[in-house]
Amino acid sequence: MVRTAVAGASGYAGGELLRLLLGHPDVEIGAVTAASNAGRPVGEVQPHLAPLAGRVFEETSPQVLAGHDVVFLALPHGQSAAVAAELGDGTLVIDCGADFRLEDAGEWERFYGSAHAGTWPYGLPELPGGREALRGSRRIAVPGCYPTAVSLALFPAYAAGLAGSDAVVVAASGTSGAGKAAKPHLLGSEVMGSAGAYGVGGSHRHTPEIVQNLSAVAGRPVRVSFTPTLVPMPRGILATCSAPALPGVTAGSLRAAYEKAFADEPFVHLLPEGRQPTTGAVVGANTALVQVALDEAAGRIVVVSAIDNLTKGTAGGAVQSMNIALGLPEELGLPATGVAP
Ligand SMILES: NC(=O)C1=CN([C@@H]2O[C@H](COP(=O)(O)OP(=O)(O)OC[C@H]3O[C@@H](n4cnc5c(N)ncnc54)[C@H](OP(=O)(O)O)[C@@H]3O)[C@@H](O)[C@H]2O)C=CC1
Ligand SMILES: CC(=O)N[C@@H](CCC(=O)OP(=O)(O)O)C(=O)O
Repeated sequence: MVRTAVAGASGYAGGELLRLLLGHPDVEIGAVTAASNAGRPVGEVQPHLAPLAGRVFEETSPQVLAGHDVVFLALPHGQSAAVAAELGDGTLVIDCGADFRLEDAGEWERFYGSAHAGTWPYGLPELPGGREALRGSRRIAVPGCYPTAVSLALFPAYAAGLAGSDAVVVAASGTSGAGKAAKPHLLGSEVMGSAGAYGVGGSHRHTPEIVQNLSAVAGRPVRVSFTPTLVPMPRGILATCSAPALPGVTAGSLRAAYEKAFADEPFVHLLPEGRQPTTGAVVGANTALVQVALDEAAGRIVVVSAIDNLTKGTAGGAVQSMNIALGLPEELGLPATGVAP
C-alpha cells in the first residue's frame, strides 16, 4: 500500500483529494493536516467524507508529513516550497498550488509578485511528452484548473500544426475554484443568479501557464487572450477557446486531428459531432469533454471543453499523475463517470 498524506485537507482541493484517495485501492491515508482547522474532527469540516469523520486534522508541519510515500500539498500559493524542502527525495510531493508550474521566473514574478520557487514536472499527462515527464518523478506540479481545461482543448490543434498564434479563451468557472476561505464577492447573495468576468485584460495569473503549455506544443510563441468568468455553480469549468485556422484546414482535417489526439486517452472524450460539453456531465469525474468545430466564415477553430475544476482540474489530475509517477495503472481509483442529475 502507498501511504499518503494530504496537507490543506480542510480545503476544497484537499477534500476532493481525500474523496478520491478513499476510493483508491492501492492507497492508505495517513496524516491529514490543516491550519485554522487543526485539532477539529474531519467530520465537522468535511462532512461528505464519512469514513474519515472520526479523524482529527493535525497541524501542517514537516514532522507530521514525514514518513509518507506521497504527500499532496493543497495549500495557498507560496506555502508549498518551504514544506516541500523538508521532505526528502524519497517522498513523492505533489503540489496542487501554483508555486512550481511556471518555467519563466520573470513571468512568475510578474503575475504572483514573489520570488520564483522553481519548476517541477507538470502534471498534465495528456500533453505531448506529458507522461514521460512524470514517470518516476518525485516532484509534480499540478496544473491550474483553467490551464487544464484550455490546454486540453487547444493542444491538438497546435500539435497538428492547424492553428495560428493568436488564441482567445473565455472560460466560466464555478465558485469552488476560488477556495473555501470567505471572500466578499463569493457571498451567496452576490453570486446567486449572477455571472461576471474578472481578471480581464490579460491579468489573470493562469495566462502565462496557458501560454507556456500551448507554446511548448506549437514549438513557437502562442499569444493568448484569456478572460475568466465566475458563474453561480459550485463546480465546473466550461472553456470556449478559439484560434485562427491556418490555410488549408478543413472541418475534416480538424476533427481527424482531435480524434487522433484523444483516441487512447482514458479521461478525455471528443463528443460526437453536434453534441456540446456541459459541466453538469463531469461533476465528480476525472473527465474532460471536448467538442471542436471550424468556423469557416470567421476563419477560426473553436473548441469547447468541460471539466470539474476540483476533479480533473485539481485532485483527479493529481492522483492520475501520482499513478503514473509510481508506475501504477493510470486510471486506478479515478472515476471516469460523473454524477447526474
Ligand atoms: N479550488 C480549485 O478549484 C483549485 C485549487 N487549486 C489549488 O489548491 C490549493 C488549495 O486550494 P483550495 O482548496 O481551493 O483552497 P481552500 O481555501 O479551500 O483551502 C486551503 C487549505 O490550506 C490551508 N491553509 C491555509 N493557510 C495555510 C498556511 N499558512 N499553512 C498551511 N495551511 C494553510 C487551509 O487550512 P484551514 O482551512 O484549516 O485554515 C485549507 O486546508 C491552492 O494552491 C489552489 O491554488 C488548484 C486548482 C484548482
Ligand atoms: C473561480 C476562481 O476564483 N478560480 C480561481 C482559479 C482556481 C485555480 O485553479 O487556481 P490555482 O492557480 O489557484 O491553483 C481564480 O481565478 O483564482
